[in-house]
Amino acid sequence: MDEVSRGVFVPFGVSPTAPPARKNTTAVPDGAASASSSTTSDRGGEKQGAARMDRAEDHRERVNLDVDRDDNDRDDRRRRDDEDRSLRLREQFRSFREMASPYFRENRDGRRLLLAIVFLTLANSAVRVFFSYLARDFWSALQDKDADTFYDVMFKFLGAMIVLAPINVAYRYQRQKLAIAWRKWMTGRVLRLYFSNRVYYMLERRSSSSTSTSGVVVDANAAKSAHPNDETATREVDNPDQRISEDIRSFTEFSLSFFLTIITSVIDLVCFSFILFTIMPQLFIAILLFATVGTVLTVVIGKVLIRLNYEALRKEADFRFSLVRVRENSESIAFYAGENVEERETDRRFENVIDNMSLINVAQRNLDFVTTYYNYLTWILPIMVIAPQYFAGNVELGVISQASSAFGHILDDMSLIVNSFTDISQFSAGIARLHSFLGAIAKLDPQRVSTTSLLGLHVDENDGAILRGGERMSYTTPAVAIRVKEVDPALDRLGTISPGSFSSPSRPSTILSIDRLCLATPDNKRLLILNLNLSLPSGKNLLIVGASGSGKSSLLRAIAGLWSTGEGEIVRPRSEHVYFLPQRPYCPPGSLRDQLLYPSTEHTDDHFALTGIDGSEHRPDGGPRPKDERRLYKDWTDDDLLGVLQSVDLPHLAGRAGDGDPYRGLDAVMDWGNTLSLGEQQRLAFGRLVINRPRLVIMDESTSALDVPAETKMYNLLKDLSSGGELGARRLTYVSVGHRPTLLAHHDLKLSLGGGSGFVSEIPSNACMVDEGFILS
Ligand SMILES: Nc1ncnc2c1ncn2[C@@H]1O[C@H](COP(=O)(O)OP(=O)(O)OP(=O)(O)O)[C@@H](O)[C@H]1O
Repeated sequence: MDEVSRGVFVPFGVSPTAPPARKNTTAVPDGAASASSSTTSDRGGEKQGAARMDRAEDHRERVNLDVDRDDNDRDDRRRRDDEDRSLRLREQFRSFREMASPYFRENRDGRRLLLAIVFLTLANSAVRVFFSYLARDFWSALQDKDADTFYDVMFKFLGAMIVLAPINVAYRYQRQKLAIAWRKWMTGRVLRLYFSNRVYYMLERRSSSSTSTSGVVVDANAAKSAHPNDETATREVDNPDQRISEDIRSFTEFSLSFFLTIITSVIDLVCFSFILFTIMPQLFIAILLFATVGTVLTVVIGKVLIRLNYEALRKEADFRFSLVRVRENSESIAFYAGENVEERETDRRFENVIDNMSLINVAQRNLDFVTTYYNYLTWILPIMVIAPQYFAGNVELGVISQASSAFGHILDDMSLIVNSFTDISQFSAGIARLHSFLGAIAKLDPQRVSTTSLLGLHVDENDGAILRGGERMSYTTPAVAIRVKEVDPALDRLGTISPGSFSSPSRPSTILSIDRLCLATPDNKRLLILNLNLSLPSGKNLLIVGASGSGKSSLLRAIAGLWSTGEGEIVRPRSEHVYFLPQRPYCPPGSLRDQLLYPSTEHTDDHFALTGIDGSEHRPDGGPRPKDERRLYKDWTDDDLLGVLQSVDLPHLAGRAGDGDPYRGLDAVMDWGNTLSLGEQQRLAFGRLVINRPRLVIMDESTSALDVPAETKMYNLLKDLSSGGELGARRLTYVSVGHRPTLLAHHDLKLSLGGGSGFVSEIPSNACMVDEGFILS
């Protein structure tokens, strides 16, 4: 049996020490193999260590400090029921098939590679059988002191080794190549599904609104019928980052390894059973009984490891996440002097890890008793059975060697479960985690219906839209939900929407319309807005006011399409023409230039093309990537970008970042979110507006950290864009949420929210705001 394919690879990372595998049976002469047999657990241990190290990857922020223990217990019980189902063997097999088959169904290169590997596996097995005969002749020649036969056998050994080496190397190389290609495809596909239709956002939203430590816990029973946006549509999906980065890798590598192990085992079993049966049928029957008893005992004693390994993955990730969260919120925690709370919470999670590790250790110890006795017995059992025949002179020494080696092979094949139980238990846990993650993604995606396979995706060649059965998918929104209609940006250079969209030439063009909107919180517990109607003409800027908690930001979320619980229709330009500015701008990793350009890109689609396994270029998910609509209207030179910084009152930022050289500063990479003050970040966000040139800007207290002159400057900049002036070739309309009286002067209309209702009024040019109303000054 190939050393890599049996017991060495440790799937799904967290693992106790693997049980001693019987021996390393890489295709070498059998006599030599028995002399140099070694356990694989050491190398398994190394891999486990490496896998644990690998887990020091970053995790995204989730703010969920308070843990309600009662709710957690209830959620835990519910989750366990779910897991029980998903850990059952038949379920496991179905899950495995659903996740493994799409790659080979969709990818011809993958199928070819797999075939080549199966062929090489057969060749490997043939060589092994040949060696078993050579080994027999070798030992018999030694016993008979037959030098001619001895040298003849040695000569054949040398010849066979010349053939064997390339087969072995090619086998390993091709197998790894397939593992890489499969991982690449599967990760690309999952990323595509994860980022489609804001699935990543909905997963996180459930995460932060649930009481789970780092995941989503809701009713799985409701999942089948519920709409994706329904709060009860998913079950636990903790640590999606770990599932994408590690679980997929483990899944593809171990699946391949295990599949080849099974093939090799079956071939071995047939060949060596034949050999052993011809030498001594009693020995063959003894081995059958021995392996059956060993397997049953192992499964009974070790099955608890599957659940514990599942828990280990989750608890390790939770622990690591708590540390990442402290790192990301270090300043806030330091200001609050909240170290004790954080330490307690981190400790609690670490205790969970340790408790689970102790349970695994106990379960592993029990399993080790069985596997260790089992493996010791296999050393003497064949010799004991055959020795009387040898001493009676009925068989030669070479036959003992061959019988013993055949016994070893068969036992290895039949003891697959005994020897790989720890690996298999981790693999099973990983399958359950990955499957539930993909299931949640599918359920949360409004463009996917329940019958769509987990990884199934058909993409329009032209624009990258997701298709099903050749048909363009429409949103499967339920009867009652807020509809966001995105109007095709057939916009002229002055920002009007062309006839036939949602304005007519005779009426002033409308940039945003809201029709009979009723908006509730996602948990459907509070109605925030009732029956709101609004038609915002292009070029008229709107200020939304209202008491704290009245639903101002929620209305913006509904306009963005993030919240859809409620009724009514919102019509707005397509996403690439709308720009949302939150209070705390997001600073992506990268250079100052990246901060300014975000989320547009200077790259063409080719940037995303990756070299395929055959050297050809294709998209990471195997299909064409959707056209990135957010292209820059022109290439921004360094001087242009520095001019933008100047216009948003950040003239020295680039120079500072580049140690005096502003051009170098544009490419300086820093942790911008933690380096710039909030006011600087807000001004930088206005710079992005200049570059991205949206038609509609929606701002949620996005000047809250600026003083009044700076705020005025930013709004003057918007007005310049709004009039299609010097800075903007295309007209822009903006909507702001804010509390400051000074904001009135920068807007034409005011929407007042409160008590569930909202009404629009015109703002007189000489008005100032008092208690979110306004008076004439
Ligand atoms: N994910 C959520 N699930 C349930 N309720 C939520 C959620 N997010 C916000 N809310 C609630 O919805 C209400 C409206 O929130 P929103 O953020 O829109 O208020 P706001 O008017 O913008 O307030 P402020 O002026 O303080 O920013 C609040 O009572 C808030 O607690």
